[in-house]
Amino acid sequence: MNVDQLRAALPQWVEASRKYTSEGNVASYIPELAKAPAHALGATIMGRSGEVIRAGETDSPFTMQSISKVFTLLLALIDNGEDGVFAKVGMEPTGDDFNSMLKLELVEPGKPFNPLINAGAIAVSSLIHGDTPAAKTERILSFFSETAGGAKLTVNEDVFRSESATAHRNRSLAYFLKDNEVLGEDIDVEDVLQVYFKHCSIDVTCEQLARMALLLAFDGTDPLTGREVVPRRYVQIAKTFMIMCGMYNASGEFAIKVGIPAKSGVSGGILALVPGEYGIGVIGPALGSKGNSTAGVHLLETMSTALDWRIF
Ligand SMILES: NC(=O)CC[C@H](N)C(=O)O
Repeated sequence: MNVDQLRAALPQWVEASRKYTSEGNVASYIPELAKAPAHALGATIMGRSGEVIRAGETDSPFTMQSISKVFTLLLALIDNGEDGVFAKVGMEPTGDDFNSMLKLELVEPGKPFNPLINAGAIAVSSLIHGDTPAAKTERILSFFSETAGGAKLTVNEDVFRSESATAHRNRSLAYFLKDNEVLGEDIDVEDVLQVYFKHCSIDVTCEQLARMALLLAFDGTDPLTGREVVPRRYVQIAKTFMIMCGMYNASGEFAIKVGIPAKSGVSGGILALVPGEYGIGVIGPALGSKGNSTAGVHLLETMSTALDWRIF
């Protein structure tokens, strides 16, 4: 299938996948997210010259939520190197829910298993350089904007406040990390949480997500400018985590059925990439029991099957 055929097929695939929105529910544990349209579905695919193929509801921004964890991981690697990051988070999938605290208590030394579960991403937030939470957030925003090809990304303050006011479980995780000394003595738990909630609340469109994914598809060197934005090794680490745990504890099924690196968020967004070819941004706010967009996953499976995208 060539690009013109893909352009012609995408609207039909989106409409065929839309019915799977009825199998999911919009996240409501962050009250502001509950306002999202339950039956929306949209996808943007971007190629190496920035050409865009899109279908469905791709225009409204949505918050990155857990998708942001991939990019804070990259920034933490840039700031601290591999040893610095892996001193605080592990390299293994958990098989537990993304916000589980089970293993923080059960498995010594109480280090989060990986940077894409909430506990791991909170630990990663503490590694971002900057003197204050505001300075760290500014650095995150400017780095994310750079990965999005210079788009000016901002924090959705309503979603930030909504999450911050209701994040009892994330607070528990963070205090557990403090007690386990993953967050050191000099680190203020509320400061770290503020950085974490802010980066989860960064607004993006499908096209911006596709642009960010395109950078990963080209190993950190922007195919539109030829500039290295992230060292290849760090992108390699991020993509490995995306395959192992990017879709939470449905990552195995996703790897078998769809077979490309991806990361989802509870807003219903999914960032996915086809190495050396495409960056993809999908939004479908209705989530299945494991926290992934039901229609979004179905749409990606359809595309991957038709275009033979599976990397394995
Ligand atoms: N899975 C997600 O997208 C989780 C992100 C969300 N901000 C949370 O911490 O719960």
